Amino acid sequence: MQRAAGGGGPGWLRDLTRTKPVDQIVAEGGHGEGGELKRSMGLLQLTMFSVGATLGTGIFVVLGEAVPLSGPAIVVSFVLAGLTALFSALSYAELAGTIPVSGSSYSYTYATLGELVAWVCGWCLLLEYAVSVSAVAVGWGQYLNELADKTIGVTIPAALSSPPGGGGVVNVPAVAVVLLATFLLLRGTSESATANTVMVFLKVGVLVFFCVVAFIAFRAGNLTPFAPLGIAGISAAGSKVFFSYIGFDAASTAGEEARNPRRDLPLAILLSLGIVTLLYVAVGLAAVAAQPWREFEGAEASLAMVLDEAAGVPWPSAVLSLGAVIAIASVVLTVLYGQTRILFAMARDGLIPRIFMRVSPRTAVPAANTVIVAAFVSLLAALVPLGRLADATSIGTLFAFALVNVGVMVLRRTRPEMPRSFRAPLFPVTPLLGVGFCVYLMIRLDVATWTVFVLWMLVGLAAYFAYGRRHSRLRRAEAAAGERA
Ligand SMILES: NC(=[NH2+])NCCC[C@H](N)C(=O)O
Repeated sequence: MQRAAGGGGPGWLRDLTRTKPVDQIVAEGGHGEGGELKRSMGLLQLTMFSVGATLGTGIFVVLGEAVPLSGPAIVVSFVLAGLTALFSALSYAELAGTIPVSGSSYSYTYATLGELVAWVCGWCLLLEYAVSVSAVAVGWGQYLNELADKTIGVTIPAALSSPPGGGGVVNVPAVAVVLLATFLLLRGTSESATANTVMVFLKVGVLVFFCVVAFIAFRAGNLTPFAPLGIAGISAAGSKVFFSYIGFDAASTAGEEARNPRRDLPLAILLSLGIVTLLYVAVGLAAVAAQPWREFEGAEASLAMVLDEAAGVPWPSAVLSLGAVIAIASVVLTVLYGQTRILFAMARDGLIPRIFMRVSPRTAVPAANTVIVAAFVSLLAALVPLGRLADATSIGTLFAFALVNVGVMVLRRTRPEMPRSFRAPLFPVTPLLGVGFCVYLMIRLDVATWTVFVLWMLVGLAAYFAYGRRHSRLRRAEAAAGERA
C-alpha cells in the first residue's frame, strides 16, 4: 500500500500537506464505530438524492431577481449557469467514481491536497450543507404560511414564525421541518431515500404542471426583444441563478451507502444536473413567454404570480405552493443527510470527535451524529435571520467546487494508473474551466460576504490547530511508525 505522502520541506509543512492514500480512504469506507453503514441505494435513489438536494427554493423565487436583469434571455442564463455547474460536475463525477466514500469533496481533497486543505474544505462544506439547510428551512416556513393562507385562510403568527430580530420569538415551522427530516433519517437510509424519491417526483410534477399552465398563456410577442440588456445582463442573471444549481453533488455524500458506487455515483451526479437543467430552462421559457419580462421586477413568489395571471383562477398557484413545500422539505432531508455523512468521514480521520462516526447497529445510521447536526441546524433556523448567510453558502460551495476541480488534476498526476470508472472528457480543459468559473463567481460576490467568509475560515483554522491536527489519525499513525523505525 502507498504510504501517506506529504510534501517535501520542513517538518511542519510536511505535517500540514500530508495526504491520505486513496486506497486507504476507499478501504475504510462503510466502517463506523459500533456498526457498518448499509449499502442500500441504487441509481434511481442516488439520482433522486441529488435532484432532491438541488430543486428547491431557488427556482421558486429566483426569477423575480434574475429576469429583470436578463429579459426573456433568462433561458440562456439558465443554460450558462448549468454549463458552469457542468464543469465542476464532471470533476465530481470522476472523483466520486474513483474515491466512492461519504466525505465528498472533503475526502477528495484529503487524498490530493493534504490535511490542512481538506479541513478547510470540510469547514466550507459546513456552509454548503448545515448553514444552507437552516436557511432553506426558514424558507420552508414562509411557503407553509403562504399555502395555509391560500387554502384555509390561516397563518402562523409572526411571533412563532420569525426569529428574534426578524419580528418574532422563535421560528417554529423551520424547526418542525428539520425535526421531521431528522426523524426520517434516524429510521434508516433506505426509508429516507424512498421518501425523498416520492417527494422528488411530486416536485418535478408540480414544475411540469407550471410549464403546462404557463404555456397555455404563451405569447410569442413576450419573447421580443429577447436580450434587452445584452450579454452583460445575461451573465449577471446567470450568476444569480447559479444558487439554484447547488446540490447536484449531494449523491457524492452517499458513497458508502450506494450498492454500486463506482458506476452509479458519476451517473447520478451527471443525470441529476441534466434533469435539473432541462426543468429550469423549460420553467424559465414558460414563465417569460407567459408574462412580459418587466413584470417580474420585485416579484417575490414569481412562479405563483405567473400562474395567477396565466390561469385567471387561484387554485393553480395553491398547487404550486404545495409543490414548494414538498420541494423544500426534500432539500432539507437530503442536505441534512449529506452533512451527517461528511462529518462521519471527518470523524473517522480523527479530525473531529469520534461520536460522529458511531453507527447504530439496529438502523445502520450514525444516530448521535444525526441528532447533533439536527440540534445545531434547528437552533440556527429557530433563532437567526439567515438572509446574509445564504451568500455565505454560495462562497463556501464555490470554494469546495474549485478544490474538487484542482483535485482531479492532482490525482491524474499522482495516481495516473488508478482505475477510474468515469474520466472527465477533454482533460485538463474541463477542470481548468471549472476552477475558472468558480473563482469568477466568487469574485463577483460582495465585500460583506467575503468578510463573513474570511472570519469563518479563521475560526475554522483555530479549531483545526486546537483539535483536528492533534487528533489526526494519519498524523498519529505516522508518528507511531516513526517511533518504531
Ligand atoms: N447544499 C445544498 N444542496 N444546499 C441547498 C441548495 C439550494 C438549492 N439549489 C435551491 O435552489 O434551493
